[in-house]
Amino acid sequence: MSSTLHIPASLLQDLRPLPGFDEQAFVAAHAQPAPVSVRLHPVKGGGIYTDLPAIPWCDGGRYLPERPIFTLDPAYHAGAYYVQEASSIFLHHVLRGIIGQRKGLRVLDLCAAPGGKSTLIASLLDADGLLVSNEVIRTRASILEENMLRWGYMNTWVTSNDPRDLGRLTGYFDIIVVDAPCSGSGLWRKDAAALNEWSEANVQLCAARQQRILADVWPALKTGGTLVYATCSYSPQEDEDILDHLATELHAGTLPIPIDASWGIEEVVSPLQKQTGYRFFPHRVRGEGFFIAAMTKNDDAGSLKTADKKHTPDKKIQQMAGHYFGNSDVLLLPGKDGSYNAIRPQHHTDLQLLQKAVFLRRTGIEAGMPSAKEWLPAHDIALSVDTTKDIPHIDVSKEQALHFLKREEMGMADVPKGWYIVRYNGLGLGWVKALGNRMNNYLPKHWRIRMNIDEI
Ligand SMILES: C[S@@+](CC[C@H](N)C(=O)[O-])C[C@H]1O[C@@H](n2cnc3c(N)ncnc32)[C@H](O)[C@@H]1O
Repeated sequence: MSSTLHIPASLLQDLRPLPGFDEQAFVAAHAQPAPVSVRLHPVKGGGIYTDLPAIPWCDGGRYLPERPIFTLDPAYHAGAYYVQEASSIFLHHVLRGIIGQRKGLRVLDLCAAPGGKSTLIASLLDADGLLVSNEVIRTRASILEENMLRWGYMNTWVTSNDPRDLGRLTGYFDIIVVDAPCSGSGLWRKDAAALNEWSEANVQLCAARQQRILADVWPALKTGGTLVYATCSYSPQEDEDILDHLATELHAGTLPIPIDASWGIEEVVSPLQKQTGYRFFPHRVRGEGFFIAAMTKNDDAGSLKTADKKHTPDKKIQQMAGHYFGNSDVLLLPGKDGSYNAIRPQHHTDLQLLQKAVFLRRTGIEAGMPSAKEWLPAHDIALSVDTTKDIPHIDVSKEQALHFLKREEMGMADVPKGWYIVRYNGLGLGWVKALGNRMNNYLPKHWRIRMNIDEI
């Protein structure tokens, strides 16, 4: 149970005029713990948390009665769900409306780490679509990369660039999501320490940075394309005022998002340009503070010219690793340190175009590399949803799965020699190589769980 948080008076003053704001209820909500919620993976998440209450704006969203130790759940490590705050999962509802049946969209998640929104977006795109998940801070980009690997889609790539670099991709993206760095007041129930860092001056700094980020990336959005802007701040300076700025400076116009009155989400209008946004207050919704709006680009964006230099696939490599993908539509391209990455052939032009403008950290699924005797499969293959189900595997119990995840002996005898994916409840966790008398564990060292598992 959280103790009451002392909400700064100047923030309360800013919030008083807003529709749906009830000071007493808002303060009281801050004495309650934040609800725990997850979003299920549409392919891997079947059968998990089925009996739990759904989050009304996302069919795969679930409220949990309390916070379990996720580290001790092998399904979590397999990417069966993403632990995500319920209000922010509203992006699913927003994008489902915008994407509809459209195929082959190019989507940018500009401020993507640790990957909550990116894993959500990945679940909504078809195989022709492409998601570029960007995170400017390198250390955070590696966490993003790990989470995207775990989610397992070939058409989600990771970049680590300043928004200005992505802005060079003139008129390339159909949708850009900016989940902006903000003053973070909406998350105080989850992170009380952040309250001590809050100040009016920081709100102003954040607002200026948000305007800069949006202006920098704006050229990359197509004419008629959609910008989705979100923050976890309550401050109107970072929310409604930014919509005014987008309408005034960049001539964008908001798209209405249909909402159900029972959800408790507040539709708000910006003071100057009357642009529509959606606010989440913790006394009205079962979730944290959040703000979101979708805006259309009306100006002429121009577009990039792309000359596709045809790539002749390396037949030997395609033969050695193509079978992991059922030999279906996949292009294996040289990556880092002798390894190969699998991408969809239809994304080869995108690769050439992106390579010119940004630093690509991850393109598709890492497939592994050839050695003198055999193909050494990469960890990604075990977690991907784009690989074939026919890869040799070993099904393990929860206890064995946890030993595997600790890189310990699983206590399995008589496994014929060869490479196997270790599976828990049908979900891949990583690779082992059986050598007759022992097994080598190929879980990457930094994925190893360090927690004591003796008490499970
Ligand atoms: C609210 S968080 C993103 C959360 C993420 N979208 C998710 O759902 O998991 C904002 C992100 O913006 C990044 N960021 C910070 N400064 C930035 C800047 N100047 N330009 C772009 N991104 C920035 C932060 O490192 C952080 O990862």
